Amino acid sequence: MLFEIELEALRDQLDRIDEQICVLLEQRFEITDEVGRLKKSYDQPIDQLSREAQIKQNLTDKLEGYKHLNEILNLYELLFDMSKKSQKNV
Ligand SMILES: O=C(O)C(=O)C[C@]1(C(=O)O)C=C[C@@H](O)C=C1
Repeated sequence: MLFEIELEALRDQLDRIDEQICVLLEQRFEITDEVGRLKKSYDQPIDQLSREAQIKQNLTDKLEGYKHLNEILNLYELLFDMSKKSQKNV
């Protein structure tokens, strides 16, 4: 019983965090789509690998000491892939 109570409390925390993550992710995709429209109108390539490397370096600097930095960086790889896929459809 204690297990169920503790599990539910932790899952409630996760649900609240997920809501915030989703709001921010939606905002990020809105902006990357906007970047995609800008690139399209100026006939510029979607892929900007130097910018991706810069974002990851910024994160590595800012999140120094984070236990899950590698997981966060891996998530960013996925985000870049997703935002580039979405930019192809703007
Ligand atoms: O900064 C850009 O040029 C973007 O299109 C945004 C973004 C990103 O998701 O942050 C996406 C694709 C690029 O390769 C680099 C970065």
